[in-house]
Amino acid sequence: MSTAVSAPGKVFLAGGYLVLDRAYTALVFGLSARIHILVNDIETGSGVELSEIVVQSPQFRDATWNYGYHLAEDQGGIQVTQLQGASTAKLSRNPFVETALTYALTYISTILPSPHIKPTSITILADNDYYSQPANTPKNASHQFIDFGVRLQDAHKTGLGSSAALVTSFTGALLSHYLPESLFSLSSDSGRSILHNLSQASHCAAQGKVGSGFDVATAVYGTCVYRRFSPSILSGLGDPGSSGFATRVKAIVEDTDASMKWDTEISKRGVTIPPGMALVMCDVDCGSETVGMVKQVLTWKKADPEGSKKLWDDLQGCNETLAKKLTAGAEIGEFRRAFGEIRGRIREMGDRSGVPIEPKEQTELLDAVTEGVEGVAGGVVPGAGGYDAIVLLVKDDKETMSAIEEFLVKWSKEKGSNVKLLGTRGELEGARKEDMSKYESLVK
Ligand SMILES: Nc1ncnc2c1ncn2[C@@H]1O[C@H](COP(=O)(O)OP(=O)(O)OP(=O)(O)O)[C@@H](O)[C@H]1O
Ligand SMILES: C[C@@](O)(CCOP(=O)(O)O)CC(=O)O
Repeated sequence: MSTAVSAPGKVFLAGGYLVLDRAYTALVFGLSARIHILVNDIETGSGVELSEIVVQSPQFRDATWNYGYHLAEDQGGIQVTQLQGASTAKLSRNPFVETALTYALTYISTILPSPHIKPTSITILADNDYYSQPANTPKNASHQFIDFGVRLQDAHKTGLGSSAALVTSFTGALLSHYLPESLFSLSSDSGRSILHNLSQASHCAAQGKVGSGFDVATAVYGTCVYRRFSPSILSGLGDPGSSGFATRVKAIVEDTDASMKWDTEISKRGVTIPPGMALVMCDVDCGSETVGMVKQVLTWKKADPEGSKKLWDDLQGCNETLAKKLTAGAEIGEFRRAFGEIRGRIREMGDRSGVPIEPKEQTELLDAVTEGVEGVAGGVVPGAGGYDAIVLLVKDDKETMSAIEEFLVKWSKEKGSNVKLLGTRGELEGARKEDMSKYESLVK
């Protein structure tokens, strides 16, 4: 038996920082760049009992992780131990895979008796756009999953939220593989809610902090207006293996604890990509320290509660205006104005907090591409901002795309920078089951 599930990466169009506070919402978009997970049963000879799950990420070197698993006593859930496997290389850990595996098997074990957790082999395939491609990649390499030829930790990420897409698709694939469709289906509301709650729990555990969760929500639901959950929901889970861990995971995932109800709000109808338009991203290939930026913005917010509230309320209003224009449709000029209003306030937040959210270089680039290319309806520096990327709303036609590419080549030459249009596009759909046959030529 085999199962394939994919989940999208994200681009955070509006509401960065504000989303940390439940008083505000964010406009988050799913991307065509997905992470795909394939799960295959491992056939064992009769009488052979194997409790092993092998995970590999074949686009990278030294990227096979072998795990043994067993049921811990006292409702402690499934505990996972990394094994040496066939390779003699030093064990490299993958905390996101290990945690997602532990949490998903723990939840599954509360539904299926553990002897039914059969050994499997799991393959991770990431769309090429998650990483800056090696310089020697032929321009016309149309292969969806290229071999990056380096170890994961040496690959240069483009910031599309690989860990959230990975944890979500991995969790969705395990649930779909091990549970009967009557108990878990990715296409039902209850299935998506189970996937969301479980993936948020394991992603936070792997990250070692409870973030806003916008990236996992986007991986599950795709493009939406997002209001975060109260962090306290995930604060009492405890460690895998600890007494009662499985019972607590089940209650969180199925949302049965009346004193700890999930309060995430997802509105799929509140935002969209207008017909005839596309959301595209440019990789600026520089990199910013997001964690430090978030800390500093929050320090400013605390030091100036009144001023920051006024600015955030204004910004929320501008973000809502943009969402309305996206759903109702608008002229290019109206979009340009809406983006302009947002960007002005973002720069003000940057000035007041001393954080380069929309740095001077990005202001110049965004202004120049909006003024210089007719089909560009505006753009922003996504998420936490900084130097990594920009996102643009553009007319979805060949002339506009070629004009943007030409513009970026000229810009990069003039500025001595390296700004490139990524192949990925905004997309509406979230996690989904895939047809296994489309990977057949790729998996041995
Ligand atoms: N293709 C992959 N194969 C295996 N593990 C992966 C893969 N992609 C991501 N991961 C896991 O996710 C981790 C990267 O997560 P991290 O949070 O640092 O980045 P990210 O989610 O891509 O960040 P950003 O939000 O900036 O895009 C890797 O160290 C690895 O554990
Ligand atoms: C600044 C923040 O609101 C968004 C960070 O977005 P990104 O990881 O830069 O896409 C922080 C968060 O929500 O985790």
